Amino acid sequence: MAILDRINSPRDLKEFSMKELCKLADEIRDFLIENVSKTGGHLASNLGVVELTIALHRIFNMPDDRIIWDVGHQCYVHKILTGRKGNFATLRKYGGMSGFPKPNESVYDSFATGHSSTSISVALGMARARDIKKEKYSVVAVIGDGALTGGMAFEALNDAGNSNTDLIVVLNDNEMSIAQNVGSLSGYLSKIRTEPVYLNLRNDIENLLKRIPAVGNNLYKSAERVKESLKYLLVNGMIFEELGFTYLGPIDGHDIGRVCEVLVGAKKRKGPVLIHVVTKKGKGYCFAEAKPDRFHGIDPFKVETGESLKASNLTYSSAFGEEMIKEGEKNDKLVAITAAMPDGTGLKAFAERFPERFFDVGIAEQHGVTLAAGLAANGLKPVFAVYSTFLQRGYDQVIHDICIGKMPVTLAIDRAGIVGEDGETHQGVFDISYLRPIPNLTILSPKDIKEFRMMLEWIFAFNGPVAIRYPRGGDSEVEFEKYDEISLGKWETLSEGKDLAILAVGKMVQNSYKVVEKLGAKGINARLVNCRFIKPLDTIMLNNIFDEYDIIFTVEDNLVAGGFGSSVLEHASLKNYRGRIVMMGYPDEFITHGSQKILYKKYGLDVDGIMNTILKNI
Ligand SMILES: Cc1ncc(C[n+]2csc(CCOP(=O)(O)OP(=O)(O)O)c2C)c(N)n1
Ligand SMILES: CC(=O)[C@@H](O)[C@H](O)COP(=O)(O)O
Ligand SMILES: [Mg+2]
Repeated sequence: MAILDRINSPRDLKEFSMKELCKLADEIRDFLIENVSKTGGHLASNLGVVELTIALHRIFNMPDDRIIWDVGHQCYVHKILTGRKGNFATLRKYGGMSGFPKPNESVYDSFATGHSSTSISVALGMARARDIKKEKYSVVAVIGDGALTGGMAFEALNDAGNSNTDLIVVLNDNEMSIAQNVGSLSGYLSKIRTEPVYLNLRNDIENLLKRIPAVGNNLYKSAERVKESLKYLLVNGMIFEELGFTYLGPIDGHDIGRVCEVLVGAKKRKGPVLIHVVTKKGKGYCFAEAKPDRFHGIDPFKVETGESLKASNLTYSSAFGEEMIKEGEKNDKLVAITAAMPDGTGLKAFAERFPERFFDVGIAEQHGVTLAAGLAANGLKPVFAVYSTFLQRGYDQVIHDICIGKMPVTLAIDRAGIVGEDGETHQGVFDISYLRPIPNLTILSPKDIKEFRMMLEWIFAFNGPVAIRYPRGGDSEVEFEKYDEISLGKWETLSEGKDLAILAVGKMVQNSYKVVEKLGAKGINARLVNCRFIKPLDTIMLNNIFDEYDIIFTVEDNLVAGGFGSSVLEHASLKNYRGRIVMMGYPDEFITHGSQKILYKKYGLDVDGIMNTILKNI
């Protein structure tokens, strides 16, 4: 019988020999490859933490002890070991198992994650609560070297290191973020990896120093000084030591026995401890080892060849990358920024073509925004390509550093709207609501990729803060007949009709276009407006629409609260509009995981849903 099938609870791991645990690691890898090849998901990171996760569950007693997975995309092995092996066929599917830790899914998921660099703050909070309540359990944060580039992680290290709180941080160092990891800390880690001074030596030194008799104040002080100097010379991870952590490592994260040994030692130590574990992203699957970035988050694929089973179509991200290169050739002031997403945002080719004009700042969206402001302040034309959900991290910076000073920064907001399988932590459904109130900011959204390219060209010539939001993936099969020239604050009427008006934004214009055809077949004539500028509104056209129609529908891939429809309502109130405005968008709830198609349907934003809402209301 497979060892994997003999595990009913993570506590069962304590019964197995090291040899059996190694066999278990192999079985888990086969299981992961087999299952993720069918469902898609975050494969490479999980293959890298198989032994580490087994060791954590062998040494700690969950759910009493707490493990917080930073980002959480590497929690699949943890899910397998905590009774959810049978749910993998439903991974990331609507109604199925989430790809991230979810306390409402299992008591073994101590905290929900999804965005990077939060784990040390959470762990410190939990540890402080434990101490105040005089409870006894261990708290462990598992954070990757990529996640460690995020400002929050530094803030938490700074606080935890000074706190004397018992807390373990496991730094999983695989030299990779999604792409190659960046920054000077990453360089420092790689130096430790390549010039390691082993843990045993550290213990020997500590033991030796303890034996120096503490007679007299002066001798004690000298001993302390010697100790500090020796530490500088001989102990790895001095940065962490200086921050107040006991640093243990680097250790081979694929050696279960060794990891267990160090975890046991860490558990006994007082105060904050950081264990530096070195792993290989994609370990055990040759294609993922060779291209860990491609297998970071992967669509279903063929196990034998590693080839993707999804047809590749033109995406907004790839069109963005193409337009950036075209503009980069013409304008040497154009610079591009990413926060650790060169591939996802389509900027990889730009980075290769113009390395001196490309900045990967690590998982540091706040810094990315303000870096862009600085570049703009000194005469460059920065474009920060960032997912809608991650721009939430840089909100204050958009207001404070870009918009107050009217810096000509472009926020290229990818993955706006429903992203699908990543679920509630990643849906890009807030950006219209959080950006719309900011003075001086112009916000656009294209009806399709062709218009997206036109808008980018317009933006490249525009001098001011601008945000353009566009969805994950590509277009549906809608062929528009017209593309008016882009002009600041001007909307585009795509069909004329006297019975009702539909004001649609972004990709929702495509669904609305099909709705207009269907309504026409029923003898209902609708005017469809492509509201290209979310801000400023085309108030001239909107005032006309108020004059001509008794009922107006707004459609957007964003929350209703504070969204585009709300801005139409605000203007209607100003103009004392007497008709009805029906808003379509997402309700006041977090949107779960599932395919974009299913979620559009669920929230009435697919063609049938929009059609039904209109028919119900006229
Ligand atoms: C705030 C934020 N920005 C960007 C991301 C996208 N993202 C998810 S995982 C990841 C890389 C994480 O690297 P690391 O922590 O080293 O984990 P690994 O996959 O290497 O195990 C990035 C950039 C995110 N989840 N959160
Ligand atoms: C875990 C995480 O935050 C990223 O890996 C994210 O899942 C990437 O999303 P895309 O697949 O849309 O690039
Ligand atoms: Mg990493």
